[in-house]
Amino acid sequence: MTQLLNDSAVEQALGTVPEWQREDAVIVRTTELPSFPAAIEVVDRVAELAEEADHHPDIDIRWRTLTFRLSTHYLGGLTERDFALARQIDEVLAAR
Ligand SMILES: C[C@H](O)[C@H](O)[C@H]1CNC2=NC(N)=NC(=O)C2=N1
Repeated sequence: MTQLLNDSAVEQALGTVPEWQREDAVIVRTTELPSFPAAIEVVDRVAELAEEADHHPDIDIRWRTLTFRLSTHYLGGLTERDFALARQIDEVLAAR
């Protein structure tokens, strides 16, 4: 069962995703790709992973810069689902 993480659990989980920052009930990562098509390819792959996980990031696309925001909306805070998808997004970006 998905449960909200307390602050100490969030801090511990943040250690597994060093590229991400916490903003209250959200974790955020911004990254720049070499081109707009490259950015869209990343978004497309993340969309597949999000569908598989039934957990979806908010994605801001500005030319080559992507910003991913993760929070568990139905609980109004951070859960392991957010960090699991964040790790998958990190893998997509690292594989480029
Ligand atoms: C019905 C479906 O499982 C829910 O609406 C899912 C969809 N994707 C989701 N994504 C995120 N980030 N938070 C949610 O609470 C959520 N809920």
